[in-house]
Amino acid sequence: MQLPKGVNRGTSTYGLEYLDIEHPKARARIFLQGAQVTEFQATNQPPLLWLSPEEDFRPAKAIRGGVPICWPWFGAHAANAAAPAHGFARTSLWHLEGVISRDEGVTLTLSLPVAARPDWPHSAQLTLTVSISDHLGLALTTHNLGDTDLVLSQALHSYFDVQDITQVQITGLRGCRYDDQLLGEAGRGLLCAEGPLNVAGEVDRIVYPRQPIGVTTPTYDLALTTQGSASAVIWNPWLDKSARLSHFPADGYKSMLCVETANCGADARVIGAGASHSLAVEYRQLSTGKN
Ligand SMILES: O=P(O)(O)OC[C@H]1O[C@H](O)[C@H](O)[C@@H](O)[C@@H]1O
Repeated sequence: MQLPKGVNRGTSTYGLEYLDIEHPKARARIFLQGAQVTEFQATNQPPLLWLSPEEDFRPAKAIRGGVPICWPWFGAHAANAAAPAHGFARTSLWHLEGVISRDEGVTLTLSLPVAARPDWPHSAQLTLTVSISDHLGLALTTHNLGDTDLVLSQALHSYFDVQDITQVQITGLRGCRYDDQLLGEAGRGLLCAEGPLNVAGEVDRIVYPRQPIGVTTPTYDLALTTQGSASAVIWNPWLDKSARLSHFPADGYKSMLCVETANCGADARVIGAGASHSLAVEYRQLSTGKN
């Protein structure tokens, strides 16, 4: 495929192919494995995404950072402990369908045809549209190609570069329900406190927000606009869990925060035979000019 000006192919040391996008509005990098955006920086804004400095981009290994796509299940497989955490889309090789560059930005379309497999007896077509502009947009569509319903849980597992987690506030959660994944069954259906959420220890929550979520960092305020989602995951591993994660530095938790646009927990979806569902998000930064 002939790529437009400003879009170039590259390959990691271990052979993973990526696309680098340079546009007057923003720059970005996207790996074909997992259709994973690993870098995004709008012109005149700080970098949006956290990417582990220990990541070495190997075939069939999940990339730690950017926006992994968790699909077709979020977290552990419901019945099969040997199945990969967060599904297999993030370690599958996607196809680049098209790249369009305009004055407003660059739009990429990637696809993943999925055939039935032992841990997922369905067939589906996945399409991801990535919009690189003064903001980053992702839209993931699942088309059920089979003749039975499929149950889908998924997330756009965005890691944000928040520079200093102690100065971060998460807004938009006032009064909403959440499942505290650290408490198991006992943590289901809790009520978020009034006011913004600060992170001062390990947090792993599925929240069911009733308004848009925002993230305040030392250098930018981030607004998330979502479609097709009634859940989000808020995650920071903090000190102890950091040591157990692959490709994650011991102090990595200090500068990252995941706020994942999702269909998970009570928001998992049933996609009928022949039907489609789209999960979409836009991340818009507003510089605070504080630093
Ligand atoms: O290590 P991973 O498989 O990438 O998962 C990283 C994290 O993803 C989500 O945020 C989950 O809620 C966490 O429980 C999990 O630890």
